[in-house]
Amino acid sequence: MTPTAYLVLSSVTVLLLSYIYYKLHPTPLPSIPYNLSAPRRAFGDLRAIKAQGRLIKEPSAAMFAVAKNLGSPIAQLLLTSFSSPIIVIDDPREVEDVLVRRNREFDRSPLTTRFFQPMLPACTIAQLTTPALRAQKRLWSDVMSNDFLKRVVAPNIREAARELVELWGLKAEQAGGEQPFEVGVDFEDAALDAICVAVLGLKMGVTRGQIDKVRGEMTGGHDSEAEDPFADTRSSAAILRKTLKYLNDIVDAGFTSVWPEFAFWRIRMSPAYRRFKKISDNEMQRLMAGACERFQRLEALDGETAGEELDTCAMDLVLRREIITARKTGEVKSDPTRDPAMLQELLLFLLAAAFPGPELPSAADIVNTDIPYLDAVIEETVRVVATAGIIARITVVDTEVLVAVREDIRSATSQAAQAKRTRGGLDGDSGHDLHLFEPRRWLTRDETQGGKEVFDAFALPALGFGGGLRGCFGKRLAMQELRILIALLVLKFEFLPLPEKVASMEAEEKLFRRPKTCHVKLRAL
Ligand code: HEM
Repeated sequence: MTPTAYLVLSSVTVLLLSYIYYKLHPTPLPSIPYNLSAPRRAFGDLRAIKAQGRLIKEPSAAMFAVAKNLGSPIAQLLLTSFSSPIIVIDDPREVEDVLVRRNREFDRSPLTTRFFQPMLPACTIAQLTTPALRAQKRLWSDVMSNDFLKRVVAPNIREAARELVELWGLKAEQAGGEQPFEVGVDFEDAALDAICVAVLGLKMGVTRGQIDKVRGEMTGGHDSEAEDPFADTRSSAAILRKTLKYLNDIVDAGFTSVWPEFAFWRIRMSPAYRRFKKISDNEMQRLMAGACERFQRLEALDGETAGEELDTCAMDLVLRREIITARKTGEVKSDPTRDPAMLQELLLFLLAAAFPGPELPSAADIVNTDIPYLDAVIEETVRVVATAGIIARITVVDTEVLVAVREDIRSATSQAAQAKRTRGGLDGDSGHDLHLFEPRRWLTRDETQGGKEVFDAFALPALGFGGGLRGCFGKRLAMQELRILIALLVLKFEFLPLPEKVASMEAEEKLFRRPKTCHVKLRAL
């Protein structure tokens, strides 16, 4: 290389590196508060957010900490000049307004879609809103209809909950009512059992397997050689669990790495992931094939009758709709498990008012009986646990969000929504001590019904399931599942105070925020 060529190459390299270094310093947007020292650092707030996220195991809390440190309900997170600006809004009223009433201005954000793209690029949550996405949502819409949820899904959830009661009964007996035991996995198993029957018509038998195991341990007679009727479906369950593990790893990499795309790429390229992806794809195909076969058998039985009556799982509905469409178109401090007054009030309401008699209530009893306090417990649970640490949106047009202390400065839609909250919303009684678990904030007296206590779904902005066009698709199902599980568990067990070391409400965040520890100490009733 000639000296001149060497000089030119060195100069270009230095210029390029200087340009990249310069662009690693973020440029703030005007008029939105930010950490004043961030623009002076390469990667701005990024490294501090990632480090804090790793430390507290709650990456989204680390993002909100920037706003909290500034004492502002809105703040910009400054990363680099290569990345789009990120603005955090810590104001439930405006967040609700953006999610529910401003769907034309905002869409699902790549901040969260990218977590699902490596594993599930074609699923709803991984996509921006397009005509194809709308059609995909329409295809699945019947699955969340009230009729289907009550007629088909509720009995399946109730059966899964009944098995969970059986399992906990055995575990409580094993623990002699003295020792707390871990139940986080039991909830997952029960949910898996319920959802698999409801969606695929497939009995997984995961909780049944645990019951057999505990019973075997208690009698010393567990026969590992005995034929396991659920062996096949349990391997499906294992694959589903491993899929969730990979999704969690991807989210973890996205939250903790300063260059998430590279971290995702490394996971995608690893031989272990590629091997597993093949297994998981094959398994999904196998399950879908089974569901289609079932549906065809039902169709054959159907004859001249209305097909919907025969639908016994979500796939039947989806497949039926597909056919019809084709034909037509060619910071939580309190701990509810330590509050005896609350637990006993719930128990009393359930026992005395709703489900008299010694038998467990049927699914229909549970979903059809009006129990305002149970509704309030469920709503408050969803609010306090905040399963999703952040709800992310991207702007699709130039717009403004008016986060303000003065009412008249807020957007017209936000003001109108507040005017409808006759009890003052966040500024009224329901908005006190929001760090506490207090179901009564969702209850009010209805004077038109002689002062009867009723559930007020609009007491506060409810953001646990996001909202609007891109809000949670499974909300109704999840609420029904919570209702049935809470009702049966509270009816069958007394929840005793937990020892200090396992009585924590701390959470860690991966795909979902989940408790760091999930123990119960029970006495069977
Ligand atoms: C307690 C249980 C659940 C909670 C707290 C929850 C919460 C959420 C949240 C916060 C979102 C993002 C919403 C947004 O961006 O506005 C979401 C999206 C979604 N959820 Fe759930 N969810 C739950 C259960 C379920 C279940 C059982 C299903 C399916 C049967 C489901 C299916 C979905 C889907 C498909 C989306 C994406 C919707 C879209 O992108 O348009 N969820 N969920």
